[in-house]
Amino acid sequence: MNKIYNPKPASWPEILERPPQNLTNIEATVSDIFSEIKLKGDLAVKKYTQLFDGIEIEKLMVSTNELTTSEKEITSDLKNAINLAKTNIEKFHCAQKSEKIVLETSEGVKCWQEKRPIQKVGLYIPGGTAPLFSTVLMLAIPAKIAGCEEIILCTPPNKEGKIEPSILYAAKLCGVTKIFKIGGIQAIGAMTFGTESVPSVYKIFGPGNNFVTIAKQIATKHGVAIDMPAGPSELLVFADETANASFVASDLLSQAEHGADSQVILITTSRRLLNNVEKELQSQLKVLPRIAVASQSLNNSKLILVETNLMAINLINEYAPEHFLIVSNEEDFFIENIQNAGSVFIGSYTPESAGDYASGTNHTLPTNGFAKQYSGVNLDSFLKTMTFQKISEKGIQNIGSAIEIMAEAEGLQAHKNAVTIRLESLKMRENA
Ligand SMILES: NC(=O)c1ccc[n+]([C@@H]2O[C@H](COP(=O)([O-])OP(=O)(O)OC[C@H]3O[C@@H](n4cnc5c(N)ncnc54)[C@H](O)[C@@H]3O)[C@@H](O)[C@H]2O)c1
Ligand SMILES: N[C@H](CO)Cc1c[nH]c[nH+]1
Ligand SMILES: [Zn+2]
Repeated sequence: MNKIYNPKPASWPEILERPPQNLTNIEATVSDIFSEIKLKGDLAVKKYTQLFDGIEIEKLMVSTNELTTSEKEITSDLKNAINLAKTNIEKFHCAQKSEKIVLETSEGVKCWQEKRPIQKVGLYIPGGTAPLFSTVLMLAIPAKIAGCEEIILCTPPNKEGKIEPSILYAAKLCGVTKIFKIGGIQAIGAMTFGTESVPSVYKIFGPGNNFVTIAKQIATKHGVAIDMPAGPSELLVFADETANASFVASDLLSQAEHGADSQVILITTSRRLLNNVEKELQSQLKVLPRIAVASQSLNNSKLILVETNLMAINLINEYAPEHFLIVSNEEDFFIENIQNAGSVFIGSYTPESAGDYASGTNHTLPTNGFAKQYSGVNLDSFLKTMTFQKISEKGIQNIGSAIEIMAEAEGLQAHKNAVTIRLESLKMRENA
């Protein structure tokens, strides 16, 4: 792991760089695959599933029989754990419902704002290196609460052409309408254009590798909305001398094990803590089943010593981590001053894994610095806000002449006329 001591601001951009990613040709590959899916539908989807996932799939949609079997294939302990997580995620996302806003802006001019669900949504569940059934909960639960009518799900098949039972169980439990054995670029293409088997959707959600993330970005050029660019997982921990080094190391490793391209960072004001975390990382890493992935990720990662909390928070806001964990006896300073982070975890007993699974917050979050301008998935991600207005005779008399003057100043006579014609008719009625 790279150790950096008291970096000068001029070196920050280099220090805070994300791991280099080989993105060459991905855009061109996505465009080619998209064109083929648009033209040939299921046939193209099956061709690329064979190519990238190494499996020939006859029926892309998961059958009712497969769904029923999945229920028998998972333990009751796992079912109970999923139920606890579901309850907390539901509670937190239900609490995000907001009231309709109704206002009389001028006498007789009533304006209001209401939310409506996005009718057709597509959820992408990563399945390459680990079957992330927890992501099903994070996406399908708010989609259901929002009232989305069609909730479809795509996830890559394994080498036997099957989907992990836990993904199927969670999908059924959360009310997903159709599930497809499709991963990567071909999944995003199918949900964008629609095929014989897969309905097209209005918005695509979910994390994934670079192929998925770039395909989602290109899907937006074809009229589909996306949640956000959610790529390789990241964690930044700020910890001071009061932190427990073994806890901090366990948190860093929890995100390092996601992928070789994940990045974890410790920023600290304590040299002793930095050295202890480094030792702990080595000993905890040795016994991890995903040691190969986690150690590659640690090569991208950094332990940074800074002189002050102020310097730390400036660095953190510049980096804009997906997850930010604060372990400090001055936690309020960091809570008040954090501007850019996907989700914030506070204190020694708040491991990042809690948010990944069961505390109730959403784990689909902006990575790669996008926390500067994007929010993580939440209930509003599945809703559109619509405005309404109703103007009475009195109302149009109150604001009509302002509209006429403004329309005239913009040179838009027809806009002005739409008001004038009404004001004149009211005047004629009054004079009759
Ligand atoms: N930011 C978040 O909220 C969040 C949450 C969970 C996971 N993640 C991230 O999601 C990612 C999951 O990645 P994954 O790979 O395990 O699963 P994935 O499902 O995203 O990708 C697997 C698919 O990639 C495609 N693919 C593989 N090699 C290809 C190639 N050479 N050309 C074209 N397509 C190819 C295949 O079709 C395969 O089905 C990880 O990076 C993880 O960190 C992020
Ligand atoms: N940490 C991931 C988001 O970056 C989400 C996840 C799913 N399962 C475990 N972790
Ligand atoms: Zn995780």
